[in-house]
Amino acid sequence: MEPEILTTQQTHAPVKTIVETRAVTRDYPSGGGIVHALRGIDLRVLPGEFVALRGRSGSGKTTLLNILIGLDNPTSGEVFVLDQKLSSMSETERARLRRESVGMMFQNAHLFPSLTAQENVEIPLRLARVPSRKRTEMAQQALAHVGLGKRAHHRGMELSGGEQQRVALARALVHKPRFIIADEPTGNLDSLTGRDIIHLLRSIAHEEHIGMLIATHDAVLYKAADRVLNINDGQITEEVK
Ligand SMILES: Nc1ncnc2c1ncn2[C@@H]1O[C@H](COP(=O)(O)OP(=O)(O)OP(=O)(O)O)[C@@H](O)[C@H]1O
Repeated sequence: MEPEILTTQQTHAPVKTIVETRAVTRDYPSGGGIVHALRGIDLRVLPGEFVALRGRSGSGKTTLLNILIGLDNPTSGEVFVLDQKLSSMSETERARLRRESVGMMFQNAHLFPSLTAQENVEIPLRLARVPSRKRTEMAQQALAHVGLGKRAHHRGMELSGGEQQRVALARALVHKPRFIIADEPTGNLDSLTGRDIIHLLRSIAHEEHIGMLIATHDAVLYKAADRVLNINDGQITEEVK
């Protein structure tokens, strides 16, 4: 049977926006008071846009990213992912949307060190019960896409930091997501390797019409981004480039 991941409308139907928020707030109760972590966020990422999110520690980045992928709920306001209103979806539907349409990257590649690059990339496909032959083919394609076709059988622990982050990118891309969210993907890399990853992310966003939102402190990434959003004390302003 064809796996669900390859057959849904959700994965392939054209969409107007990858992610959109309307007047999103998030309050946390804290020490008898309330922290207003997000204070009326309106943002939009379109297909193929490579957008940087810049903000100091405590500005609300993690809170926002979690809300955008439906791992947390806003206190008020609405979030739409691929034109679908998250608040109208069940937990199961949100989990499916994440599994099928969202790819994630972090500061650390989080590879299994004793598994090969290929095996690491196959993990999301295993979770989606993609049959073995198809899994191998999709993982090989994703690794080739990030320039690591020849490293497929190297174990995580045998790869450099930049190669590990490329494997993490291949793993984020392997199920052909529409939306990639990344939190400091170049934070642990030297500047040259970081630059490579940034240009790779950017060209993939543009070529494959994937919307990318990258939380970062990396000035090279601000330069490469189509747009830079500044988040400060739970509010967003767009930088004029
Ligand atoms: N579970 C929570 N309970 C109470 N306050 C919280 C909670 N999570 C976050 N906050 C507060 O909300 C604000 C935003 O936090 P958030 O983690 O989103 O910031 P950030 O920009 O991701 O910071 P960093 O870059 O350090 O990860 C901060 O003032 C933080 O202390």
